[in-house]
Amino acid sequence: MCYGCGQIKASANWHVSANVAIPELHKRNGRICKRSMKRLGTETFFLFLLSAMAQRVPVSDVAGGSKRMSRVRVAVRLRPYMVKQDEKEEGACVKGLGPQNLEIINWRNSTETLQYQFDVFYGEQTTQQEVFLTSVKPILPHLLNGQNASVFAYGPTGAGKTHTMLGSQEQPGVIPRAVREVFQLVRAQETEGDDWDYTIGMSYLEIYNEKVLDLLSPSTQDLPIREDKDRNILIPGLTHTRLSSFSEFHTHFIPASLNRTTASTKLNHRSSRSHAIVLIKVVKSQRVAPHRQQTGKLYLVDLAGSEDNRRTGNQGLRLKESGAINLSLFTLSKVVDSLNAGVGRVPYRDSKLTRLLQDSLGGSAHSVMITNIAPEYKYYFDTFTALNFASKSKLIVNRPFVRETVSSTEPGKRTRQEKGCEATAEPQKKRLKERHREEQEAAPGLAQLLSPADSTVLDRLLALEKMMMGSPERERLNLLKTVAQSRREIQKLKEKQKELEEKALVFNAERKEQDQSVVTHKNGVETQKDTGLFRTNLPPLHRKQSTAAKPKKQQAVVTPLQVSQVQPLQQCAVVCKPLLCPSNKRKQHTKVLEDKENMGVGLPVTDTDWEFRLDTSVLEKSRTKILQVLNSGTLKDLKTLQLIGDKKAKLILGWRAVHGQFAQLEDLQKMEGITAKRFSSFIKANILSTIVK
Ligand SMILES: Nc1ncnc2c1ncn2[C@@H]1O[C@H](COP(=O)(O)OP(=O)(O)OP(=O)(O)O)[C@@H](O)[C@H]1O
Repeated sequence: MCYGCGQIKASANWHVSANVAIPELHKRNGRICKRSMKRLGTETFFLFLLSAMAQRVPVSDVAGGSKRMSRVRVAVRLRPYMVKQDEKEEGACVKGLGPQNLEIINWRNSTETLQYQFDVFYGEQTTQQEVFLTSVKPILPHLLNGQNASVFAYGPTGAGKTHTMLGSQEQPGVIPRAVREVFQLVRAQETEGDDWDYTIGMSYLEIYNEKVLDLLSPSTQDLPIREDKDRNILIPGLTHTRLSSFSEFHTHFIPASLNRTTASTKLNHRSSRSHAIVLIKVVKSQRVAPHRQQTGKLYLVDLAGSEDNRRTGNQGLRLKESGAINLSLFTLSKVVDSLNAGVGRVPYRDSKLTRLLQDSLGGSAHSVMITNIAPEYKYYFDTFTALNFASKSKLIVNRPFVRETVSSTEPGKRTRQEKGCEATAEPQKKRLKERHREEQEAAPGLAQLLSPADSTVLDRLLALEKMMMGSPERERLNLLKTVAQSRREIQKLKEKQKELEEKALVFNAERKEQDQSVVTHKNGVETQKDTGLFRTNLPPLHRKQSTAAKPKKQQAVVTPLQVSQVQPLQQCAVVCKPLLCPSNKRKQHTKVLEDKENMGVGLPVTDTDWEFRLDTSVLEKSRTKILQVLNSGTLKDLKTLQLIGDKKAKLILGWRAVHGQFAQLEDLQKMEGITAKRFSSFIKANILSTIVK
């Protein structure tokens, strides 16, 4: 029976998770039963979706079914474990399970793992040769048939993208191997003696701070990106060098690679600060009429790594670069979401990177994505994000087609495509601008979606998960609004609490002064030490009885109590303390007053002090009441608790569904995102508020 809606299991249209904490859920039209969300609570539901994402078996390669479709092939490569990257000696958090599978610790519950399946998984021992032979070589022959192909390395900074794509002299990576293979394929065709001529050329560019820069003819000029009427992406002004041999490629490629912007960060001493794209163009021209011409392009892309600036230690220019890198990678993620959701408008134009990769994702290229990951724990969240991105990318289907023109010109003369697209781009300018504007309006910026640097890990993950799940834009915005609303509420409550504490402080100080003046007026022999402190701790009734002050003076003392009635902390301190243990409490109170005076305003000496000033029975009663709400409250009830907004309330419901009731209030700290500090604020705010009630 479906856990969400109670429907009886009938067909295969079900999701059964391997995760024991996740019940069976019913699926309708490929979507998971909506009621599950309500029943499971947000946390478990997310867990469920992640496990669904992680364990989804890839659909059979559509390329086999239809010649016109080719699914993006996704490989994951795990870099060898590096001791120097693991200062805390925590070991690895990722483990390979087989040629296609791997698992990673579940951040929500360290006793569980999340398992993923990809087209191929390359373990730490995999050689450059193996990666090339199994993932890249098979797509290269398409280039000679006028089709496009692309290989791109994705992953967090320091995970091995440049190693995979560029490699080193001893271990050359995908780029040199692929170019050599293209030359070999062409040579093989030429020796077969077909009636085609082949030319091979290269361009090399980097996208640095959202600028397209030519690496073969370095300059600071930002090159424009254009699209012709056949949706070919072109970059007018970009150097295109004709190559006659592989060694010629080398002579251009090596010095140009040194032009690429790299810098040292905390996570990688030679970190790529830009996305680098090598473009190899194979033009195949028929020698005889009708002089057909086919053009195949190979994009070899080494993406810059996603960066968490709290760990990279980036500042100044590095921070700006990082912002541009993260923004373009975020747009890449949005593009993948849109493609998976099948929405008409895909935001390719939101970044230069996606604009250039337009053909590789949802376009006409045969694409391979190599996701590089690092095993060390400090990369955990980056790895988790990269795996989810890879997981959703494997659902993208491209539609390769042959780019062929029948040229009226003799072979060897340049076609319009080879010359660039200035002529064709102009009429489309207006349309493109409009589309660009529409897309920008529809899509929220990174700043809106990703929490700022001070956001909690939980917020960040929830936001990421939401993005990973390819949710529609509106749903995503709603979540963000809810999160923003909860933050505002928490902020307001904090301010209110602070304000009340300030008032109480002023009140105490005033009353102390007044007490002194009352006593002095009544009995000039009594010292300040004997009377002031003790009297300050007495409830108004005691004071009235014991001092028998004149009505005028009494009024002066009693009036501020109107303040203390709305200030439970101070009211309780006044009522309970002298009755419990006068001498100790007196010392404590002196300290509180001194500290408050020193600080001017604010909290008591420590955040736990307030508890000692309450009567134990009152404290216990309040705690029981809060525990009751936590264990049996509905979403609405939970939201009546202080510092619990919609999101936290849902997390609590999720927790209850998985783990049962909270044995004690302290168990709240077992939930993700509830730190000891947050817990103590929660307890304080709620106990005080139950006392007021
Ligand atoms: N498969 C591997 N085998 C051996 N060493 C590797 C492997 N992958 C990566 N490395 C090493 O790890 C370090 C970081 O790798 P690399 O510079 O390729 O990361 P990156 O993902 O390109 O980082 P960034 O995004 O910051 O440029 C390098 O010293 C590299 O030699």
